[in-house]
Amino acid sequence: MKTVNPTSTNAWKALEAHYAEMKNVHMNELFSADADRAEKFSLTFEDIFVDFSKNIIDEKTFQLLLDLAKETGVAEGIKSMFAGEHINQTEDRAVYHVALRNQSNAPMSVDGEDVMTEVNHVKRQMKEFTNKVVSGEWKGYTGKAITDVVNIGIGGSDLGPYMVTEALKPYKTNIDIHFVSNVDGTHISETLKGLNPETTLFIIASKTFTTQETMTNANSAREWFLNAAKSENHIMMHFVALSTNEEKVREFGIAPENMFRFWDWVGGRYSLWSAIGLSIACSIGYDNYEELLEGAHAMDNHFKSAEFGENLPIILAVLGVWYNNFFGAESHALLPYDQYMHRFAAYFQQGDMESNGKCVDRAGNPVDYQTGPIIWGEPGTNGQHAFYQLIHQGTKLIPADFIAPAVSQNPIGDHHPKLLSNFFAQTEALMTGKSEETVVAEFKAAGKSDEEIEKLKTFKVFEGNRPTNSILFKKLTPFTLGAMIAMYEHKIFVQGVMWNIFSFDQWGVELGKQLANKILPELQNDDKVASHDSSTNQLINKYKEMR
Ligand SMILES: O=P(O)(O)OC[C@H]1O[C@@H](O)[C@H](O)[C@@H](O)[C@@H]1O
Repeated sequence: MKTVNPTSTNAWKALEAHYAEMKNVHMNELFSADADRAEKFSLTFEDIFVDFSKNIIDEKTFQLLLDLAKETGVAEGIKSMFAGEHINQTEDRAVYHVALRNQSNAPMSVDGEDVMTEVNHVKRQMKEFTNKVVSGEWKGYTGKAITDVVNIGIGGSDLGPYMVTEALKPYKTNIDIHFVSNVDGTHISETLKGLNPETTLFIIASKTFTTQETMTNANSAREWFLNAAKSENHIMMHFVALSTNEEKVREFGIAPENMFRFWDWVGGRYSLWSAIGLSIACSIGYDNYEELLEGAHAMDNHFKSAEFGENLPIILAVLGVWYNNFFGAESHALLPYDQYMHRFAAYFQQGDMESNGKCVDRAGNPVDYQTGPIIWGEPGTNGQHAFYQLIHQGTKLIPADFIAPAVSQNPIGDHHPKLLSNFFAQTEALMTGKSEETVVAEFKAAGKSDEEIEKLKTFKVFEGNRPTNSILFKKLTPFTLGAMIAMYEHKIFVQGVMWNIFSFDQWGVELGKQLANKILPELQNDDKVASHDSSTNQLINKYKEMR
């Protein structure tokens, strides 16, 4: 992939000049000036409708942003990814999660070798296993069917499956699914309470099979199981592994036939499409898991082929760049108006921040512009009663994606119209705001005195002009969810290309791990430590005193 400093492009320079024109423009003016604006800045993909008209852009902005994507090599980047090139250069790996959901089965190769045979082999293995577990054919050591599956993993080996199984609960099979990620003993202890070793199956999900948290939890699960089952021969009925590391899986005592493989070209945070999705398949059934892949595949095809101006991931990406690099926005909120999507923002915190939280460009030089934003969010309407104050009236610009289904999976009473009325009202309020004149008129109508009005009016003014994307979809089906996840994945990729950074490594997580490995033995005795800085020494010694 070519290395282009985005700030050196013509489009960037033009955008800087254009920003000076746009920074004081109010979206209200843009809407008044163009009756077709909403339609012009909206797109439909399958059952997903995206309205991005409530952004501080005009046609020129949009064009310049797309030009920036072109000049920074987004088209070449997309080609390189789909061609299986080693675009994860610092780890010398391809980035090929798109092959995992290549439902068309057209050949896809890495290093000259078609990967589809292996991909399909593992998928068949997953299907067979899932069907056996769900149907009750897979038996535990006392001959009973499995009722509970516990996925033990962290980061990419947890967040995706957890988010998806929560989002797709209406499709749940008879299997109850649990997730253990934190090395805090509370997580596994609380999860195992109430589970029966005879009917519980553990999925140990770890790309490397060396991750401290996962291996610690896996060993505790093994101990808990053996405490009841007594014989190690029973492990094979209750433990399976999802990994790229066959040797470590064997060392742990999991039989090769109980291992579901994936490959180094699957990034951890892009791995729910691989064997890491086994917990999803057990939770929603294999056919629904395939539907999830179908949705992602459809989005891949759209991403590969749609013109930049009609390409959802590219549009979301360039809008993000506009606020991040020109307006100085530091964060981006994901606000699903769907309780089932309550882990969506948490999932994309890893997806986005681990991918684009980088300060060195692809040539190895420090960047002198902003890269990945802080991603955060909670489901609506809870967020409204918590942090929306700051979005409406704070000093920070927070672009936000509002995401909601038109059809609820739980259509009781008027809950859903109420939920969606909030979605529509919030995006409207964030854009239009409330002028001083309106505030004064409202006060007058309520009979307030001039003195009172003078005292209070500024507090009640809303500037508005807060940008939002509205993502409205028909229903939260596996297909639609798959498409939306892929849409955001590709958005992140496009932004990484535009910022000229490597989005598929994560060296920033290593230092803390290294130091923790050094500190752990120091915690295993009562000696005072003096080998760190004075604050760290003090904390460790305090801990030893307090424990
Ligand atoms: O699947 P593994 O190898 O246990 O790794 C889990 C996680 O480990 C973290 O250290 C990485 O930052 C994540 O990207 C990764 O998903």
